[in-house]
Amino acid sequence: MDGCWDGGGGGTGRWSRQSQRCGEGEGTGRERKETGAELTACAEQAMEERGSPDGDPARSLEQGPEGPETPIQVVLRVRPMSAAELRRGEQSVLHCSGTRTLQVSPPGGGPEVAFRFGAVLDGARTQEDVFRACGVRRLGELALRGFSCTVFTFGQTGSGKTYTLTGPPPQAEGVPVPAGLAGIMQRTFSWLFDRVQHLGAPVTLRASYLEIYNEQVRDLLSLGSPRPLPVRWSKARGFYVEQLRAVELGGLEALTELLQLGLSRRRSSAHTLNQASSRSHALLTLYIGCQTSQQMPPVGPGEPPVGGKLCFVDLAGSEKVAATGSRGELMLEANSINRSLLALGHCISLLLDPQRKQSHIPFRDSKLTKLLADSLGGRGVTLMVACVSPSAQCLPETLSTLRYASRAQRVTTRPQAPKSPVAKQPQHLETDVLQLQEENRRLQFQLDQMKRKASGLSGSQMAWAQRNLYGMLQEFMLENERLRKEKSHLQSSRDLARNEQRVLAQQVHELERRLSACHHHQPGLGPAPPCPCWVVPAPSCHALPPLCSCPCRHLCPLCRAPLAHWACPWRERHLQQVLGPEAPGSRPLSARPPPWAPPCSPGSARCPRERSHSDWTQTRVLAEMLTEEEEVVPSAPPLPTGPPNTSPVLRGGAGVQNLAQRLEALREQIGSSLRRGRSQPPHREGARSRARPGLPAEGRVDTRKTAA
Ligand SMILES: Nc1ncnc2c1ncn2[C@@H]1O[C@H](COP(=O)(O)OP(=O)(O)OP(=O)(O)O)[C@@H](O)[C@H]1O
Repeated sequence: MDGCWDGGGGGTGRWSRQSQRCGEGEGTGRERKETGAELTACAEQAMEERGSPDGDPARSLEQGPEGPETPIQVVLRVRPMSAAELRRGEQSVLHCSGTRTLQVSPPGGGPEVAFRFGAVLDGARTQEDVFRACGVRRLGELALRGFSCTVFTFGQTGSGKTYTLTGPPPQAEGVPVPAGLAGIMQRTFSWLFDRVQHLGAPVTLRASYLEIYNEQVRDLLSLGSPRPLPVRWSKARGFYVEQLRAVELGGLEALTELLQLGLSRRRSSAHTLNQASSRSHALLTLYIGCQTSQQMPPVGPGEPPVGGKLCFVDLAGSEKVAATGSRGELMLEANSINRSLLALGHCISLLLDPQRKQSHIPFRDSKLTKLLADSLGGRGVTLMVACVSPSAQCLPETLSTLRYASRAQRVTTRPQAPKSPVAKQPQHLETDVLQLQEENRRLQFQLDQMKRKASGLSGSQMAWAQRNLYGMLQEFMLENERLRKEKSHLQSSRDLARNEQRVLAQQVHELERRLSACHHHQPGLGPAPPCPCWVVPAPSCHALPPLCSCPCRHLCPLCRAPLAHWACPWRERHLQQVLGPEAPGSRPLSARPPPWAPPCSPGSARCPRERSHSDWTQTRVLAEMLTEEEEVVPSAPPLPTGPPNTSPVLRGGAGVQNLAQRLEALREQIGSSLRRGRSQPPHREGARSRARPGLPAEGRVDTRKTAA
């Protein structure tokens, strides 16, 4: 069954089963015998129909700041059978049917396959035919108007790429290629210089020539021996080769010499399929500048040069190492070539997918794709010349090239000429806006894709997504906020409790003072023991150790300082009342040593039992409660363990509660004391005079305090 692969001129490629007649209404090449001149005319006409440069060069490309989408133009060239192939008796399996269709007839009578391209040129076409059919003059015109144009050849090793671009290899060094065999490049140079002469405006031409050999960029025009150059990227220039030499051209001769120099320096080797096989990809670029004052404002540092570009790329041929018999260095070169061509093919495939085109094209995968990025997916105008061998032995590689070329002609670019920064400032802004809109559209598209992906997540994937970092961060923020509130709540509770505690302590203090005064006046209780400030040196009077834990602690009648517990005659009674039945009241407190006294030695007769920890603790209880402030430790707030509405418990809460109880007890004492006190006249003087005889002779009295 026959079929036709229609890459389409800007449309999508499709497989058609029309067989024999592929769109042009023409018969196959076998049915019609056309002369070379007719074919050439047809090819040119076909190119013109597709927006050929030989018609109106800028007809479709200068419609706006961002030109319309333009497909890569593809021309197919079938070289004639080589002498070696004819010697081996190999069959030709390719036939041109019409000017745009190639018919592939597999050996052994398999189904025929047809491919359509912008132009198809068989082995009988001359170099001039090819030049004209490719419409390179149109590209030249566009380059003169500031567009960036690229011509590149592609195909299997030995398929005629270098021949198509530069003609056959020179017979000897310095011997130029005969004019009739000159390739597209020499013909374009001639045409361009001729065109420039007739322009009537000064035009500057510069040229650079580089090769990518084993993934290294080398300057073929370098003054010394070529060394690897870095490929950089900038927003203004895209990918470019740093320190690449661009030679200013005085005339056609200089350019021809420069081409010969580069060709002679380019790496090539012999293998089974080609005696002069190029081992590198070569890029010769012509920079065209029109130097009228309006068109060519001075270029500032970092700005891309204003002007057109015409770039010729001779790709190294893809090769099957088994077929070429490459070993050692040749094999390494072949691997590097194949890798970079694979990267190029991958980019082309992705560029075909409108969705992928908006996202990421891996141009950075190789030096070749970096340097062709603008030609393939950017703003350049691009022509691809696919070269094939007609031999049946090369059929697999030929089919691969044909498919590659079919895909390539569906890739589109948006050609745009660089604008003069002076003359076109408003348009420059307009371009910026358009670029931003484009970026916005691309980002929106990516966002939509992400949303689509997210909506397609399975349950477990969704659960994972919920547990991801973002979710955790949100949880932490909520937890943090909750803890902050809880901390502030705890702090205010603590402050309230402290205030309450302070007020209660003051009340206790006052009540104790009043209670103590009442006891002084009660008959039957006997005189109060002497104030220690009477019996100890004055400085010790106010340096008394912890206060009596008895809540009825009384004051020194002289200095009004609180008396220590041993001096309190009612301690035991009140201690029981306040501390409970377990209070140490087994022996009179007055008989006990003061709490700050050194502990008596164990076993001593005067020490009935060792002072226990609880003695110390209970003796100090009230004093501590009155003097110390309970503190809320500001640690990280633990999660509340109680019921949800339980208010947080302060460490000081129990203390306050005790204090309140004791205060209540004190109030009761005060009440009863007052009731009893009302019936008893005060004996203050007597108490004092009774105390004085107990004073030791050498006892000193703090006269200041007495006076007070
Ligand atoms: N159209 C043609 N007419 C006559 N000879 C040709 C034609 N095309 C190619 N040749 C010859 O075929 C041989 C291989 O061509 P060429 O070196 O151009 O192939 P290539 O594709 O560049 O190979 P490689 O990728 O290995 O460099 C050369 O000797 C060349 O002169």
